[in-house]
Amino acid sequence: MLFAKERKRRQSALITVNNLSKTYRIVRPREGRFSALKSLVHPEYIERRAVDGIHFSIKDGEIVGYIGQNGAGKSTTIKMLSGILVPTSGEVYVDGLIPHRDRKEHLHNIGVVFGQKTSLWWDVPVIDSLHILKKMYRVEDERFQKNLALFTELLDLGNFLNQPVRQLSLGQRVRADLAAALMHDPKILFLDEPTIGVDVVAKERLRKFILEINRERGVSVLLTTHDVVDMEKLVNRVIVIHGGRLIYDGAIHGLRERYGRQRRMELQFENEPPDLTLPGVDTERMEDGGLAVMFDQNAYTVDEMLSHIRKTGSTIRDIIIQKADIEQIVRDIYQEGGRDV
Ligand SMILES: Nc1ncnc2c1ncn2[C@@H]1O[C@H](COP(=O)(O)OP(=O)(O)OP(=O)(O)O)[C@@H](O)[C@H]1O
Repeated sequence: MLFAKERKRRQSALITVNNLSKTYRIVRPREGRFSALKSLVHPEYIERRAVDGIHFSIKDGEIVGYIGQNGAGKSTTIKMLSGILVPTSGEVYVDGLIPHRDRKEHLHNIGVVFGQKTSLWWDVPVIDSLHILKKMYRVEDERFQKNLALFTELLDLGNFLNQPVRQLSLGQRVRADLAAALMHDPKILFLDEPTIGVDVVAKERLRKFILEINRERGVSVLLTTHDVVDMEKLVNRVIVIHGGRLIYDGAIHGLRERYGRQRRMELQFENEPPDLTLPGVDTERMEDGGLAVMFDQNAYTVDEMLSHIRKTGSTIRDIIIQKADIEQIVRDIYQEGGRDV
């Protein structure tokens, strides 16, 4: 009875993360002569908190972007969610299971792709790797053939199914990895930088595939990426992590509202563009002779900015006002480490 209740609590969302932390113990680097030898003989340890008390939950069928700059703690989180790493403290449940403890059952629920590292056998033709996985996951023949046909078509694997992984281009390798990760029909896909280093055409194919798998099969996706186009095209919701702490969890458009306060106004003048010196305002002469004015919308309204410009005696001929795009916003968050959170 208690167990059923507990299981229900854990399954209230597909993924539940409560106050999750991971601290690595690393050897303290030393300086000076024979430092490497000293560290080897008498290692001194320091602790590095890679993930620091994060909370979030993910519902069935969601595609969520998990973003943060290098070293923010994204891969460490994914590794805890996939059961590769044991958390230092806190709770993590994926479909009611504790990933590192219920590993066997959990592995049937998830597919994992690390963009920078293949999980396929290096010297073995792709198709043989897929057959090995079929055996490991006990995928029935019919299911396997159906999936193979579908993934071969959607990911265009036909040309290189018989080639060993070491001979594949990066884009081909990631496509093969995606097929491998989905062969056993997992409910959840963890993608760690799946499009990194992949050319534009291959990226587009990967994105289409991820969307299709989500829509047609209801696979939930947690995706880490530095690619702004991935974010705009794939996810509605983003979780931002900085220094191991969660600094934003919400809709992409909310990210724009909270952080995207920067406005860029591009102006053309009848006469010479004015010299504008206002606190917190940047200006830039454009190649076409116009003036770009950048300001925080909380500091100046567009109206106020225009009246400042008119006071200089210049006559405005044309004007374009731009909002910050996601790329700018992410850059700002990374630079400032988040605010108001
Ligand atoms: N095995 C490890 N041992 C010690 N420290 C580690 C280990 N793995 C990661 N770290 C440290 O933990 C912090 C978080 O690393 P993590 O790889 O999770 O970041 P990330 O957000 O995935 O970064 P990236 O975008 O560069 O992949 C970093 O300071 C990193 O140096």
